[in-house]
Order: sequence, then structure tokens, then C-alpha cells
Amino acid sequence: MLVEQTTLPDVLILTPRRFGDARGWFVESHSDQAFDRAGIPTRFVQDNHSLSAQAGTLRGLHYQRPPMAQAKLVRCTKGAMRDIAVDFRRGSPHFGQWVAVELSAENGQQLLVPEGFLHGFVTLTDDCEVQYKCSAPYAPDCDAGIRWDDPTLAIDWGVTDPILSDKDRIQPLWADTISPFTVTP
Ligand SMILES: Cc1cn([C@H]2C[C@H](O)[C@@H](COP(=O)(O)OP(=O)(O)O[C@H]3O[C@@H](C)C(=O)[C@@H](O)[C@H]3O)O2)c(=O)[nH]c1=O
Repeated sequence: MLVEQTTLPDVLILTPRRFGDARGWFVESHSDQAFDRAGIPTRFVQDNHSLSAQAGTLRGLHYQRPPMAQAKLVRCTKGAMRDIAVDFRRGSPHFGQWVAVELSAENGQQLLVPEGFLHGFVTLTDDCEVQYKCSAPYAPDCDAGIRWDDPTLAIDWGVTDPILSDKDRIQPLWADTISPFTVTP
């Protein structure tokens, strides 16, 4: 598994090895052993899978509050999408900074989004399927978000008028939210 840093420490791009042959390819899409070898302690308890019918569909920015905070291992298994992680940890030198990575079925890359980060993505193709592993179970009471077009964050999504859920249209602003996550710098 290739492990690459992003501009945000702890947000990693992981590329498991694909074994190609005349039939196509094989990949271990996730392996605890590979995580151990890479020194990544995160473990997962839930797998999610979403289909977005139209290109320009945006889901985010989402997080779960402690004690149900989630790390996520995100990949695109059909089409392509732009995946976004935002450092939401008060005290972090990167607080409020974001990183964007294009994940596609073709490139096979995965984004490791740690606890304490906001997560969202916008689809770049129709019928885009995204699968991700979560380190804690879904907990609706802890489900929370920040507006995708928040002016403080000023994320470059590459779209101006995305398709959104009703929930994501009215998420609170960054400036009006106190992060429940802290780190010692
Ligand atoms: C996330 C989630 C949703 N659901 C239900 C709740 C709701 O009725 C329906 C759709 O939920 P949402 O609108 O929140 O789905 P969606 O907007 O796709 O939410 C996801 O967005 C991406 C960016 C993430 O990072 C995920 O953690 C998750 O928040 O599915 C579950 O049952 N389990 C889950 O783990």
C-alpha cells in the first residue's frame, strides 16, 4: 500500500496495490495488516456506500460529535469525485484548512480522514458510487455539519450550484460553531 501525505498532517492518501492480469485486476481494498505495517492505528466498524445519480452532487460538510467521532477511509468505486477534508480541531496549527483530493474508480486512491475533521465530496461524474469505512457507528444524535459554501473556509469545490440534501442546504456556518474537537499544538 502506497501512503502519501497531503498538505494536512494526518490526512493520508492510501493506494492499495492492484494486481493486474488478463482477467482484470485484484486489490485488497482494506487490510488491518497493511494499516499496521503503515503505522496507522485506526480500525473500522461500519461500511457505507452511496450512489449519487448526477454529477455535481455535493454531500457535506459532515462530522459526528464525540463520543461518536468518526475517522473515515473513503474511496470512489464508480466514476470520480472530489473529496474534501477540513481540520476542525481547535488548537491545531491547521485549524480551518482544507485539502481536496480527486478519488476515482480508475485511480483506486483512498483518503484517510481522521477524527476531528469535516468531510464532504462533490461528484464529477453521473452515477458516482462512493464507499467508505467508519471508525464509529452512525449516531444520529451526534450527526452534525458545516455549510459547504462557508465563506471562512472558502473551499474550492469546482462547482457553484451543486445538488444538495435539504439538511446540507441549511447547515450552520463555521463562525457560528464551536468545534467539539481539540488538540494540543
Ligand atoms: C451516514 C448515515 C446515514 N444513514 C441514513 C440517515 C438518512 O436517512 C440517510 C441519508 O443520510 P445523509 O443524508 O446523512 O447521507 P449523506 O449526506 O451521504 O451523509 C454522508 O456524507 C458523507 C460526506 C460523510 O462523510 C458521511 O459520514 C455521511 O455524513 O441515511 C444511516 O442510516 N447510516 C449512516 O451511517
